[in-house]
Amino acid sequence: MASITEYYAGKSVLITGATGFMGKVLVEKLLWSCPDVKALYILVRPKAGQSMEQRVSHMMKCKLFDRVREANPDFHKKIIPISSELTQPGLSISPEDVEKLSACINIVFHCAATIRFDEPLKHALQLNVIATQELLSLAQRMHHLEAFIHISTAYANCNRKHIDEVIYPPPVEPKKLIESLEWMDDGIVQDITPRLIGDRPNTYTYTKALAEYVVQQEQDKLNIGIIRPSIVGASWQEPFPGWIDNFNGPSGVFIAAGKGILRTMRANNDAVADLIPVDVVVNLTLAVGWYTAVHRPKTTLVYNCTSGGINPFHWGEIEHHVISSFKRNPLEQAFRRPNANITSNYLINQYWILVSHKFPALIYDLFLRLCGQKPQMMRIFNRLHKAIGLLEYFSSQDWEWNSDNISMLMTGPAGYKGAHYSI
Ligand SMILES: CCCCCCCCCCCCCCCCCC(=O)SCCNC(=O)CCNC(=O)[C@H](O)C(C)(C)COP(=O)(O)OP(=O)(O)OC[C@H]1O[C@@H](n2cnc3c(N)ncnc32)[C@H](O)[C@@H]1OP(=O)(O)O
Ligand SMILES: NC(=O)C1=CN([C@@H]2O[C@H](COP(=O)(O)OP(=O)(O)OC[C@H]3O[C@@H](n4cnc5c(N)ncnc54)[C@H](OP(=O)(O)O)[C@@H]3O)[C@@H](O)[C@H]2O)C=CC1
Repeated sequence: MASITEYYAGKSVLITGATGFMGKVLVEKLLWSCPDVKALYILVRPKAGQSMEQRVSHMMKCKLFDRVREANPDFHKKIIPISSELTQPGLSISPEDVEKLSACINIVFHCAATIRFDEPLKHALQLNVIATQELLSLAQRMHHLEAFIHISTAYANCNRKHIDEVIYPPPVEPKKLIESLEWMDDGIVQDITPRLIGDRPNTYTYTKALAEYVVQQEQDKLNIGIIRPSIVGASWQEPFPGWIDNFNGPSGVFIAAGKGILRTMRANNDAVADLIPVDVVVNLTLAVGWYTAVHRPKTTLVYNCTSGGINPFHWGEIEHHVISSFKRNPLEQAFRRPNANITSNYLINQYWILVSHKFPALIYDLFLRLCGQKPQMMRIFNRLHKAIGLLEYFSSQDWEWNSDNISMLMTGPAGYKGAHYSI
């Protein structure tokens, strides 16, 4: 049986979301560990005044690609950008590109999504569900497709306490929801969103749950694997320890604490902080691609890519490590000396927000005004409070994820022993 590296040799891979946090690490790891991969087709849109080509060339200059660049200065030749705006009909891929992709792609990794917790429902639905449907239709036109790997989230079913590696019935039939929202204006959709999402905390988890169902519907036609990472953080080992390029999830909170801005946050000290390094998720993704293509499981397998069941770490411990490491390695231009506490008590948290956030911000802004400068601290705190308000749901409770399929992959007859792809 082909090893993972052998499997990818000569294959053409399609990746969505390759310019994102996880997508970039996936591209790098494929190029590094599977140097004989034939080509990586990446769907990219122009953004922020940069053309698709400019964005890709900028991305390849990133430090993340240093080891690949050193091993093969021509590595960029394997990356083939395809212009695509996923929210447009047909993913706005040109007919020539559709033909090209249909003729050559062997494996699809679908990473693109909106991960914003406050995304309006229509947009979250458009990107996370409708674009996924469109990509599945495109995949069905691919003559040599061996596997379609969808990246979901461990929190797609966060309205449950125990989460198995199965696709749960969707909160609503996606097709019906898409049809109903089509004629509603944004104001009406905003009004009914809380009713629709029900016991889920945001449109992100809601639409990711719908997307899983949409993907599963195609299991008779495609060879599918679904990966559900928990809270994806900085790299553990590869391409070097600690790589991260965003403030999503807890990383923004850590930086705010390191800068001495964040002093208090509501979280449960004893709840498991289910963090998972991005390189572990990417290793699993490549292993699942290989397993799905080579073993062709009869039904869609779901992989809960979580750490809490194996190596639990708690928010209380995180607080200790974050603060002590910023004390040892202080950040430049900190507002105050780092010292943050987490509490599960709402009133205590409100008290400290007043005393340690709002009051110092007020004084500092007054000082700025007196110096003839624009006040800014209160604005920063308001944004921080909005962000942590959206995160508290996840730091205040525990979930239990079953991870039998991951164990099967690592130790079962598949013989995946993790060499070069530690998970
Ligand atoms: C020592 C104490 C230790 C305590 C530990 C406790 C930590 C608990 C954390 C729990 C995390 C749980 C995450 C759950 C993950 C689910 C995983 C996933 O599936 S999917 C992945 C999970 N998905 C996500 O994590 C998405 C979450 N993020 C969002 O939905 C949006 O960014 C937003 C609504 C928070 C702000 O929107 P909006 O106002 O339109 O503006 P922008 O977006 O443009 O950002 C504005 C400013 O805010 C900044 N900033 C951003 N994020 C954070 C942050 N986390 N924090 C702080 N700051 C943050 C940002 O840098 C920027 O600053 P600046 O550059 O202007 O100075
Ligand atoms: N980060 C995390 O903690 C977790 C993430 N996940 C899942 O992992 C996947 C990747 O997440 P992550 O890398 O963190 O997210 P990022 O936000 O970093 O990346 C999202 C990617 O999707 C692309 N994208 C977004 N909108 C469009 C669009 N309209 N057209 C074309 N491309 C678009 C982005 O492209 P562009 O650069 O052009 O914006 C980017 O490449 C997602 O499916 C997410 O749900 C799951 C669990 C946790």
